Amino acid sequence: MGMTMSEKILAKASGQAEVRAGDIVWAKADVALMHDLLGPWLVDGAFKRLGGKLLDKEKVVLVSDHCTPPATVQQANILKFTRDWAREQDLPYYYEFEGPCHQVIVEHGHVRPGRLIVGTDSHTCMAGGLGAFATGIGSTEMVGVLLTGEIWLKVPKTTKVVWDGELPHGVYAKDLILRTIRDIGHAGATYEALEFSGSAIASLSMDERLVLSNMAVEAGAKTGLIEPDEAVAAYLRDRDVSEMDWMASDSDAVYERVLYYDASALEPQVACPHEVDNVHPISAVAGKTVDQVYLGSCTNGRLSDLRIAAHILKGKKIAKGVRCLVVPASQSVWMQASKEGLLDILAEAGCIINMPSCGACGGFTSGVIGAGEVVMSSSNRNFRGRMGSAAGEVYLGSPATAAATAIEGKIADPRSYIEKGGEQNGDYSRTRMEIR
Ligand SMILES: CC(C)[C@H](C(=O)O)[C@@H](O)C(=O)O
Ligand code: SF4
Repeated sequence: MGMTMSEKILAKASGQAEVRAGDIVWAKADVALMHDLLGPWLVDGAFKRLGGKLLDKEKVVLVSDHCTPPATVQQANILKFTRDWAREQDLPYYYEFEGPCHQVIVEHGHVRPGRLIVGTDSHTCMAGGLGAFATGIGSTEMVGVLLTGEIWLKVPKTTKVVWDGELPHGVYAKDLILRTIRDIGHAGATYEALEFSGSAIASLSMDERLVLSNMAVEAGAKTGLIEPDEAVAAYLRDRDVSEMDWMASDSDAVYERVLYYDASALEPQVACPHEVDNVHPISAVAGKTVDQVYLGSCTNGRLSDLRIAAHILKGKKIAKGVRCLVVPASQSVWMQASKEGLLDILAEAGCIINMPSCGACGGFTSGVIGAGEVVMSSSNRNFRGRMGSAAGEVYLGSPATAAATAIEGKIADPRSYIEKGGEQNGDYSRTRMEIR
């Protein structure tokens, strides 16, 4: 009987030839990720009481992203504490003001196929887009990982999600994952691994694969993985990483269930307040007036997202009365977007470009919403109060849907905008997209 990717990675991490779903294992983490809000600030007390000695600082990655730039004195204090801790522990990998931690660790080559990555943030699962087993853990659990390098985990069952066929024009990974979560439900995959496969998945760019794994936790999943391929190897080679442990599920691996979808039949999807599984096709929600559009986050603030938005907004103006916040997912995304002229296009359309941060996404710093305000967001969560007031409403959609919504001031179907844009090769949705 074969093993799934998750089983193989956890077998390796726990030094065993074979593990099965349901087994409890003690596994060695390859990366221990923390951020400012749920990192040293919370961890330090217990860490020091238990000896305060990092087992292996090379495995610790610390990112200040949630309190950046600080909007309150308390956030500034957390940020200072985090920076001081990085210095005190002599951490080789401390990043601040670079963007949300999940994007930063991918860009800096910490995420590799076959690795076990644990982090004090629920979207740590994003790293599974490169074939790692990555999962969010509590800050208390992190104390154990820092001191011993190990963590106990129950090997999850796996639900395989197969998307075959070609995504239609104007339909993206975000639409695909929202549709999947609608079916599975926001707690329907609790403590499972989601394994995404099929021809539609294989044709996705790295930027888009990360959207799927990022949102696995929105179905309750422990992790979300995609089998690594040449696209992953090329992405890592660009970051001078050659060491990779390829793990793929065996053909006779045992799955809890397998869901099959036809990508070619998909239309843009929108998650309505206040749950990520409250998903409807764009046709059912188009026309809803919005106050703010948020294009950013570790889910959908990457280069391909900004390219799509710039393509749609080029030469146009956002609707009067709408704020459109654009937040590149990292400093390097910002720089590349700037080189390509994307930020100028977006600013000329009336967008406000914020620095890479979690600030607006989680209602932490700049970009919070007031009572009665409605947002179209490219991020991953629309819980009540997520972006500020509990009396506000957050809708989730793709970056293209966000950009079209900014133009109309109402939730809008992006497909007509992309067609009107004068496409050259019929494919603005994938890696080949060029906007200039
Ligand atoms: C702050 C933290 C609790 C949180 C998470 O763990 O996901 C945040 O990053 C989010 O996206 O809601
Ligand atoms: S989901 Fe938002 S708040 Fe959470 S890590 Fe990503 S960007 Fe930050």
